[in-house]
Amino acid sequence: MTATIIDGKTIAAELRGKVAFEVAQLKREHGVTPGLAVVLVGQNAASEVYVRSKSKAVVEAGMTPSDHKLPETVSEAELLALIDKLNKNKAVSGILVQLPLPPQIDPQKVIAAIDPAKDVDGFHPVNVGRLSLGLPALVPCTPSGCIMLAKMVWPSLAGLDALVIGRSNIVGKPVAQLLLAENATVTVAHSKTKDLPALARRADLLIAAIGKAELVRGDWVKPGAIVIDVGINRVAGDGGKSRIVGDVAFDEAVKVAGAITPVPGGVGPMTIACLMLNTLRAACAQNGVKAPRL
Ligand SMILES: Nc1nc(=O)c2c([nH]1)NC[C@@H]1CN(c3ccc(C(=O)N[C@@H](CCC(=O)O)C(=O)O)cc3)C=[N+]21
Repeated sequence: MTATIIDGKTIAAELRGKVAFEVAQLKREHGVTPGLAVVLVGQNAASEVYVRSKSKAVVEAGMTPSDHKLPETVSEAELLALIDKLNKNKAVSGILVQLPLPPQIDPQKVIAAIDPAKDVDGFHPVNVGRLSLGLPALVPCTPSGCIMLAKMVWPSLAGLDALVIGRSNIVGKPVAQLLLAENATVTVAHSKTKDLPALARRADLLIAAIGKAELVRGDWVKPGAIVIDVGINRVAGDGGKSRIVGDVAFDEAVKVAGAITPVPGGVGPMTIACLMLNTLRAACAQNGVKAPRL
């Protein structure tokens, strides 16, 4: 038996299509066009690729992009001044400051400066707190995408033994909160966890978000489990070219799992689609419009 491959690319395209439909309606009925501001500090080839694909998705969804490129040497004060301007700009529904930031800038200070209502990354302490309290919040995009992909193959996660490998503020912790909200039984593993392979073999749902290329081997996977691979690791490929692999050894895991996401074409595209959804939701909330159920 070989696993169902969860096609994140197609599922993300469908979600972006639904967002575009709702954006058109929001414009028609309320005269509101959502806008997303993306702030990129410095020149990082990978970050520039992400920022470009975000802007493209924003335009395709009928929303207004505004890209802000700041030099690597920009001061924290200058970045905070830009955020203040974006917070006050009514045409800007969502603000995303691309991470990581250069060392002279404290990312927590920057995140805390974003208006929580415009925090489409869901990284502001207000949104983090609201998520953990089970209150409506802007939820981080990659974690939302993981849950949506898992539910495509297993609509109720209630009672599943879920293992999250990785405890970052960006993925591990928020995805654990979302899994709890889905009534899964959640374990969060990390670099100090004892006997990770044995723990992994007990998981009905395994979410790998540690950023270590192909750490999760085929024999770590419980037969029939759902495997969601958040990793994006660039490794040396054939002929001196680099290629992208996940945190899961796909070729091994696909033989054991019930369903698995590929890299690329899994969680990554869902991250962008969920960012579009968050921007739409933020625009609705800022304009007193009931957000669509998507
Ligand atoms: N404030 C902030 N928010 C973020 O959400 C954020 C960030 N900073 N910093 C960088 C990471 C990375 N990230 C990705 C988004 C989409 C893909 C994506 O679409 N990947 C495709 C293509 C991969 C490729 O070919 O490069 C895929 O997996 O199929 C990947 C990675 C968002 N991030």
